[in-house]
Amino acid sequence: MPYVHDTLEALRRSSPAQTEFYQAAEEVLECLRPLFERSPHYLDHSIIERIVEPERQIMFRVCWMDDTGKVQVNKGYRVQFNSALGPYKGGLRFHPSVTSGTIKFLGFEQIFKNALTGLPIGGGKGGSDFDPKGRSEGEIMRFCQAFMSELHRHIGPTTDVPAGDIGVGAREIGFLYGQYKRLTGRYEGVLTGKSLNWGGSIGRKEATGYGAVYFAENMLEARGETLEGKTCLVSGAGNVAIYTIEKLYELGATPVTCSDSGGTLHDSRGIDLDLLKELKEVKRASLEAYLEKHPKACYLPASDYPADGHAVWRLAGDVAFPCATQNELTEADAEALLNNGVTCISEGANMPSTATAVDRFLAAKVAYGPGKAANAGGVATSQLEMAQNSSMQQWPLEKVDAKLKEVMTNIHHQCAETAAEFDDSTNLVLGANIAGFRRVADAMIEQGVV
Ligand SMILES: NC(=O)C1=CN([C@@H]2O[C@H](COP(=O)(O)OP(=O)(O)OC[C@H]3O[C@@H](n4cnc5c(N)ncnc54)[C@H](O)[C@@H]3O)[C@@H](O)[C@H]2O)C=CC1
Ligand SMILES: O=C(O)CCC(=O)C(=O)O
Repeated sequence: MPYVHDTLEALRRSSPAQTEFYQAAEEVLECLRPLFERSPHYLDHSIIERIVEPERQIMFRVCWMDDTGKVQVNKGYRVQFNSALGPYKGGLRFHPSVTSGTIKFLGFEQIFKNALTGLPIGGGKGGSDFDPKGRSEGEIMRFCQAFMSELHRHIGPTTDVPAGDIGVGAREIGFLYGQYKRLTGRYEGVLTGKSLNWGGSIGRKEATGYGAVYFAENMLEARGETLEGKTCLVSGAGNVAIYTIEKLYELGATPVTCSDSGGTLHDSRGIDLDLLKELKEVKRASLEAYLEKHPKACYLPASDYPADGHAVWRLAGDVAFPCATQNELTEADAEALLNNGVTCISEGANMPSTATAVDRFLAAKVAYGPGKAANAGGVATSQLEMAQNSSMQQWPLEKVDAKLKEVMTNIHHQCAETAAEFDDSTNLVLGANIAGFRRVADAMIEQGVV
């Protein structure tokens, strides 16, 4: 089928240098080949050409003053990718590596992820190349206010509802919300991931990590196994990694690693979760400080990582949870994981495995849960936050957690069923992409050419 090649070529011409976006698009388009053979009407409606093109992309200048009185300038982005299923929904990332291509790949993944949740949310993403590292609280607040000064005119509780991602947690959501309220005079559910005492949902902070663990549980259960007693490798030390680790302990597993941009920590007795939370959620310190309390743990600085990958994936374990960032797990890492006995990988991060690493996992037929399925618990719980905001309610933890579990089980079920329907029953990448695409594409056809 020439359309995959042609579409990717057209993307490369029209959107130069967006390599992460091409990677995400290629994976989806390749997976859709068998669907189009059975259901060519999707091609007749030009769904492919339409779905790879964002409905709207907003790029703006963000000027703010640092603590020395110097004016700083950053780039701001919001990609409103697809609204066939509901208002645009997706996080904001503040990290110096952010480009328009990064936001586009994240927004594209978000379309299919949000569709898999079964909830009424479209796909979007935003962010900035602002680097929060080393910035004072006042600088972070002024940056957030400047960012929202432009963004506020493009978002709203029934149009586009941003949330957090890398570098954007409850503190930043608070500053962004305050500025939105000041500019619009409205107190409404325009952001999710808010603090619990002014509109946030209980369980949202934990949801992405917990969801990735529930997804692993589902994959293991399908193979007659559980997480109990398993040694787990986790990367990252932020929101997703911390609550992955918390849920692993609750289910009787032992998470022995975590990592940040400075290096990898390995504690064979199990990561001290209270200390990790204190270091990362309170002090915002480097992981290296963990050694002050646990001198027997090992810390490997990033400068000593293998040239072809990441130290965290070279350790022995049973289950792996990449929870840091895109392309953090290479083909050589995948090979090392498989050689070291890992039989299950559940992605808390977005697109953490390179395309060739994914090929390795699929060829080995291990339980592999791609990010757009395994980390959908965060956005699903954001939608629960929207539902609570619009009905002026706050649900108890039991209700939110039960719904999160149900969503994750349904996503696993859809991915596995769709993979089996297309005669590749262990391939949850195929299942996730086809199941997510079908829901969006059917809605687009029903809504006409818009
Ligand atoms: N926060 C959420 O609800 C959701 C997050 N995700 C994804 O999970 C991943 C982690 O996000 P959060 O935990 O929210 O962010 P965070 O900002 O709380 O933590 C990110 C972690 O990854 C590390 N990291 C980031 N960039 C890195 C790099 N270039 N090299 C090495 N380490 C790096 C940071 O040091 C930090 O430990 C991202 O891929 C994000 O898109 C996916 C779904 C929802
Ligand atoms: O909670 C949300 O709206 C978005 C979460 C997110 O950015 C993601 O799923 O990657």
